Amino acid sequence: MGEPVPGPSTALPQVCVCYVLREVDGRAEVLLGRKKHGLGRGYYVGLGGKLEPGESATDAAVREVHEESGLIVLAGELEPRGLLTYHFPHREAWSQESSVFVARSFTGDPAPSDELDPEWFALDEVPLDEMWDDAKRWLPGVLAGGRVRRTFVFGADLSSVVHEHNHVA
Ligand SMILES: CNc1ncnc2c1ncn2[C@@H]1O[C@H](COP(=O)(O)OP(=O)(O)OP(=O)(O)O)[C@@H](O)[C@H]1O
Repeated sequence: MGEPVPGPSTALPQVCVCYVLREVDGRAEVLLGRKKHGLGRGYYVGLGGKLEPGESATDAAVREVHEESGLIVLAGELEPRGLLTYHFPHREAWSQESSVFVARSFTGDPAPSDELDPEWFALDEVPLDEMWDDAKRWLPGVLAGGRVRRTFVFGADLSSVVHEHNHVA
């Protein structure tokens, strides 16, 4: 039996993720944390979450970075890096679309929150094997300065990518 195919142009719930970067001794690091609750619990993730009604992805990223780490980033300084579509045909409630941002400037020191305990990782030490399965396929490129527009379809195990496709810009 084939994988169920996602329906046409469904309006998916919108979420955001923001990779905060810093430089230490000329070496770039990214702020990640192991998610404590909810979707993706146990995986390392960037800071982010659901958009509130009427909220832009940029404003949501600013808010989520603050809620999850205490850091302050400015909307005008966030770099939009693309959009990821996640389909879970076996658990439609998990399907969502994530706007991706990078922040290279911030104020404050990261502090633990209810959502995660933030930790800095050198870009060549990002724990890709402890992240959602899609991350290894696009995150290194985004952290190296790239953009992404890709769809990932997850299988019946709700954790493995079974299809992916790029979108024409
Ligand atoms: C399926 N493959 C995936 N790969 C990489 N990252 C994924 C992801 N699926 C979701 N994400 C991230 O997870 C956050 C939303 O999580 P989500 O739990 O819905 O949001 P939020 O934390 O606001 O909600 P709760 O407070 O837990 O209800 C958001 O940053 C989003 O980019």
